[in-house]
Parts: sequence; C-alpha cells; structure tokens
Amino acid sequence: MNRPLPAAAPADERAIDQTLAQWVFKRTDSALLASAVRAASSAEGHGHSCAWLTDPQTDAGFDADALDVLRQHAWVGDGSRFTPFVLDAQNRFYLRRNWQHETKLAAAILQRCQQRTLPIPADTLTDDLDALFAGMPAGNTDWQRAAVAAVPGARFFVLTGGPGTGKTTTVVRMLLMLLRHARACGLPALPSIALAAPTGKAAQRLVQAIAKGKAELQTTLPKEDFRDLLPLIPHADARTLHRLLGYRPMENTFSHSARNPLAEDIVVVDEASMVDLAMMCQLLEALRPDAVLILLGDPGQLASVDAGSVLADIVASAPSNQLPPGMAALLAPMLQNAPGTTTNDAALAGQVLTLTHSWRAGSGLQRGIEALRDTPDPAWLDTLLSARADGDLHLRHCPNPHALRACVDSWIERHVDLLQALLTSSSIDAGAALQNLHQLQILSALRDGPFGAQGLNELISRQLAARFGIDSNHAWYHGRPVIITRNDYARGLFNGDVGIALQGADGLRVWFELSDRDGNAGLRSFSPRALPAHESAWAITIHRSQGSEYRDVAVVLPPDEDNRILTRELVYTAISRARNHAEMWVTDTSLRAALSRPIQRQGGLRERLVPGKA
Ligand SMILES: Nc1ncnc2c1ncn2[C@@H]1O[C@H](COP(=O)(O)OP(=O)(O)OP(=O)(O)O)[C@@H](O)[C@H]1O
Repeated sequence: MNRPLPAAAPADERAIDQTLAQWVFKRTDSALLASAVRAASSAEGHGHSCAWLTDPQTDAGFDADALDVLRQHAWVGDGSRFTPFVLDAQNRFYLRRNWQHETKLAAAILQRCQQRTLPIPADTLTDDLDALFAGMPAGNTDWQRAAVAAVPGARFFVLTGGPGTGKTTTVVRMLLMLLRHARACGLPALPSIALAAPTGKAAQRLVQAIAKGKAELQTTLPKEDFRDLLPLIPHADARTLHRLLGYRPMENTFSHSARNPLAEDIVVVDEASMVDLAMMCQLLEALRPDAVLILLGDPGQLASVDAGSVLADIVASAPSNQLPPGMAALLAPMLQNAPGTTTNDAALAGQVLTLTHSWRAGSGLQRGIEALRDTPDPAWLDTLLSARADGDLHLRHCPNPHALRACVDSWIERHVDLLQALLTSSSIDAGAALQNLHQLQILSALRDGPFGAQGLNELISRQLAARFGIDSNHAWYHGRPVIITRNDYARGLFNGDVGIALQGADGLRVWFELSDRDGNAGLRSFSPRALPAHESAWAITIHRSQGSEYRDVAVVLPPDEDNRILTRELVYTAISRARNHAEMWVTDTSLRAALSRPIQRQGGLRERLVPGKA
C-alpha cells in the first residue's frame, strides 16, 4: 500500500512542507513516508507538534496497512533508537525534534512533580497565611491561599486564571513563603529569583505588577519578618525568556542548558500560554533539579505561535483544583471551602491551581470575558447578538469596507480628545504620549487585506489626516505610533515594542519606554531611520497584543466566516486585553463561527503528563 504524493499543494501548505516531502521521496522512494512527512511538517506549520495520521477530521487517509508499512520503514522508529521520524503507539507521527521536545518536557515535569514534599507544619502555614492575607476575607481568596500554602516543597508549580483573578498578587505571596521557608524547601537560605516572560512587553508588565504588589504588602503585612523579605523579590528586572536563557541569535542556540544551568533558585514565568514546546523544553533543561519553576498564565488565550499548546496541555492533564489526599487534609482547615481530593497517582495534582474569582471590581467587561473563556452559553450569545451589548462589551455590524470606515470614523470621534492631544499638541512629553497610546488599541484578527492590521493602519491614517490635518503623504508624522516587528539586540529594541514619533527640538524622534540592562525602565528615542523593521500601530494583530493590556480595545474580525484564523481563543485573547471597554467590529456569522471553533492542537504532551496514558 503506497499513496502517491498529491500533485497540488493545499492552499495553506508551506513551501518547506513540499520541499521536505520531495527530499524524503527522492532518497527513500517511498511516497507513503513522504506523505506522512509532509503531513507532519504541515501540521508543525499550524502549531501542532505531530500529525495524527488516523485523524478522521483531517482525513489523512492512513489505514492500518499503511501504518504497518510506515512502522517498518528504516527512517521511522518509536523513539527508542535514532530515526528522523517517530510514529508512536497512538499513530502520532513526529518530526524527531518535536517528539524529543515533547517527551523530554513531559519527563522533566513529571520528575519535578515527583520531588514534591510538604515541608511546613500546619500551624506555621496557618499563621503565615493569616499574615499574608491580612484584611482579605476567606472564601474568594481560598485558591490564592491554597497556592501560597502549596508552593513550599514544589519544584514545579502552575498558577492560572483569567485576567484580574489575582495571579500576580498571589505569586508575590508565594515568593515570600518560599523565601521564609527556604531551607525547609531545600533552597539556599537566601534564594535568588528570576522573573521572565516570553515578550519584552509582558516582562515589563510583570515587573510593574510585582512592584505594585510589593508596595501594597509593605504597608499591609503585619509581620516584620515577612516585610524584611520583600527586598529579595526583584521588581526592576524581568527578562524575556530568550534573554534569561542566553539566546545566541547568530547560532540559534542558548547559553543556558543542562550543562550550564541557570544560577537562579526560583524562576517565575508570566504569560506562559505564549511559550512553545521547544522553548519550554529549553527552560526546563536549563533549571537545576533543586530550583523551583512557577508558571503563570491563562490557558484560555491563544496558544504559542510555534508548535505546542504547552500551558493548556499541562492544565488539562491535572485534575482541576483537586488536591492529593495528604495536601487536601493539610490545607482544608485553612480554607473556607474544603478543596476536592483526587488520587495520589494524579501526577500534577496540587501543583496546577486555577484562580477563579475576578478582583476587577465593577468591571462591566467581566461577564463577557468569563462567557468567552469557554464555549459560550448559547443563550448568552443570542442575547449579546440581539442586544448588541453586554455591559461594556459592544458589537458593531461590520460586513464590508464601507462599514469598516464608518466604525473607524466613530472610533475617532469617541476618542477625539485623546487623539487630538497625541497628534496636534506640540508640548506633549514622550511619557504622557506613550501613556495615552496605552489607553486605546485596535486589534485585528488578520495582518493583510482591508480588515487586516495593515489595511486598517492605512485607513486610520487617511481618516486621521482628514480630521486633524496631518500630511498623510508622509509616512512619518508627529503622533504616529509604531510597533517593532524584528528584534534588534544592538539597539535593545524588540519585536512588539511600541513607540511614538514626536517632533521636538532635534527633529522627529521615535520614543520608547525600554528597560536597560539592569531592568530599569526609562524613555529612549531613536531617529526613524535607525529603527529596525516596524509598522504603524494604530491597529495591530491580536497575536501581537498578547501580554499587553489597554483601557479600550476595538476588535476587528473579517466577515469571511470560513477564515480558519477565527477561533474562540482569538476572540477571548482580544477581549481580555481590555480593562474597561471593548467593542467588536464583526458580522454575527463570523463571530458565531469564531466562537464555535476552539483551537485544537495535535500533540501528545497532555497524555504524556498522565503516567500510563501516553
Ligand atoms: N485577594 C484579593 N483581595 C483584594 N484585591 C485583590 C485580591 N487579589 C487581587 N486583588 C486585586 O485585583 C487586581 C488584579 O490582581 P492581579 O494583578 O494580581 O491579577 P492578575 O491575574 O495577575 O491580572 P492580569 O491577568 O491582568 O495580569 C489588582 O488590583 C489586585 O490588587
């Protein structure tokens, strides 16, 4: 049984998928193997870590005979010996590097989970929780308290939750707990802490939130010995994961690995949903066995750009907020509502906790954000579509470019004061201008086309030119926001950094808020000619907005409901970037289509994290 390579490539296939398949075919003369390789390569391009060859949905068309032939091929193995491709018992077909990342990562996580102890006696835990949560009522803080009480003795801990559920508030307390009981937790007396995030923007937000949390605790903590530990938590220096791991762009390698592990004893990574399989594997490899890794994030958000859905897989592999019996018995007296229990063989139980209470009091967006996090209740969606609003979440019907222009015009009118200050005030300073810029953001599902970020930026520039008298024939004008699209290590400008062009005594300069090598944030300006690749940033893609937050967002979805980019996670990620107000420029059908389509990434990590299931 040998299947010929299809002559015509599917529209969304990459050239590399075809080239790789042809290369394999030339060397092996096996059309079957070439087809499987093409499927795995194409799957990787879509974020999957493998191709599931018997997936009825993708109709890859490999029957039992074909799989047998494939299994016998010298280039295919089960992973136990070196082969370029791996076909596992569940018929998942991998390019070897993805199989390696997945199995290594699962083994490293399970190994860390096995090391967990419960080193702090109950009465000490109770006293400490009372101090760390002084003035905060029990009940809504139960899972925050559980996380703080459960982290001592863990080598791997994941804290998840939607926006504003208190992840940062909790992690500062978790760190204080680890610092106070460092010795009992198997750490040095004064453990060192690293803060990191996948992007510079997310790293910046993390340090700001940690600094705020520390400042609050400085005044509310009743215990002096906890207060004395606050300076040990860094709040000025959060690095991108690339920087933390010592990325060497020329060689595409990292200086930190198992051979040269990170010096830090505790590593906190925020926005973990954006971390792909290869990067997470590198991070785990670079940690000393006795170091503690804490991941923070929201698995409801878009998965990483590159292969894997690591955070979502980790969360799905752990019983939801259920604790192993020993831990449940220890913590129950400290919580208002007794936690559920699970069996001792659930490897990640008690090391993956989810915060569920939103502390963004009075936010008129909360109900919408919560509704969109999972498959929305059909009744809620029907009401939203007929009422055109739910609290501060609004819908605008946007079926064509004409309607899009009307949406842009009314967006400009609603924000006219802020836009006027940005575009026409010559006295605005760079700090205030950047602050203004963070208040509003248009987010688009697409990059290209009239509904994409690029088309929207052109449209907005034209409409702003007409409204405020800007010379739209020039790419650069006072008040133009730009986003960097390629890392420039020499200048310290990174993909996703947003700046603003301002006319000053030295001519037009582009201002950014950047962290220096010591992590201190400050304003720096560049000549437009000195910038690495960049684009206008009135509108940016939803993918680029991950890890950022704005007061008001407008979310643009293309009217073509068949566009596969439309997923529930995309809509949720976009709406959850807003603090106060969000509007969607959509058609009912494209919104319904997006919400009915959760991202489903193929891979085996979820099963590999459940011993005996992979
Ligand atoms: N137990 C609590 N009692 C009162 N306020 C709280 C509590 N926990 C968190 N908050 C407040 O809720 C807000 C959001 O908290 P925090 O920033 O920790 O959430 P987050 O999950 O990290 O948010 P984001 O997803 O935006 O990063 C903050 O203003 C914080 O002070």
